[in-house]
Amino acid sequence: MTQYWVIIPAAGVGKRMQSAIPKQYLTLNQQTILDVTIARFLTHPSILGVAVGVSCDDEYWPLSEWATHPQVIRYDGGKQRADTVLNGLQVLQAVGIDGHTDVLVHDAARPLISHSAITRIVEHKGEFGALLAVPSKDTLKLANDSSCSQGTVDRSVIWQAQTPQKFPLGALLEGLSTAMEEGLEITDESSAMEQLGWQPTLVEGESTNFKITVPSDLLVAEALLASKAFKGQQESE
Ligand SMILES: Nc1ccn([C@@H]2O[C@H](COP(=O)(O)OP(=O)(O)OP(=O)(O)O)[C@@H](O)[C@H]2O)c(=O)n1
Ligand SMILES: C[C@](O)(CO)[C@H](O)COP(=O)(O)O
Repeated sequence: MTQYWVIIPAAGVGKRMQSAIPKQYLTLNQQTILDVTIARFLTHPSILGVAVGVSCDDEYWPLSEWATHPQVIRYDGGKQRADTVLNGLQVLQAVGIDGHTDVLVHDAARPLISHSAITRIVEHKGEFGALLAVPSKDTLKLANDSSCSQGTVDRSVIWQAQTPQKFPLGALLEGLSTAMEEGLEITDESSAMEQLGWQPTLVEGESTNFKITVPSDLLVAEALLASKAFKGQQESE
């Protein structure tokens, strides 16, 4: 069975969460969001290890239950998420991962990823990479600067990108480096690869794989983890 390394960008400050500490260190059922995310991957049979990018002055990481685990590499993140991902790619290259080897990138702030979704992305075979994504369920509006609707977007062609996103290590290094050198604002790996003309496959994600971004997201995540139905679904995987 092919096994994969996962880069987990966890060097953000969580401004939108408005919390006293970086949101990846807030707790869900007595575990930090970051530790929950790492556990989801290291308990999946297709995952070889994780490289966790944290802020260079992060004082919380040493308290992680994974801080000394042999399958976990801690490295310094960067100013933007793309910098943190790029640093992680360079770390994996430095430890000998071949440039043709696919790697996954998954936000630390998406702790409720299911094993079945991880399986879908690792089992996807295609030459242009892949990412989890969900088709828009709502009607979408174009807004002007005064938050007034300027029209409605055809939602049949709109998908919301999630993570993991999967690309060959060398190609992703090239895509991210090129896009950043050109000053493009890169908010996910697939947007960098699209600049190289890649057309990554959108693999079915799940609404429970949402990114914990604002305070209400934490309430939803806690409610899901407390629900027997969700727990049963995760344990039955
Ligand atoms: N310089 C950065 C910025 C973000 N991230 C990570 O990228 C993921 C998604 O980013 P986001 O949800 O935007 O996290 P923050 O940047 O922390 O949030 P905010 O934009 O509200 O500050 C998070 O796991 C975050 O820790 C990172 O590794 N390095
Ligand atoms: C990578 C991502 O989660 C895909 O939707 C998203 O782009 C991250 O954006 P953020 O502003 O860094 O949270």
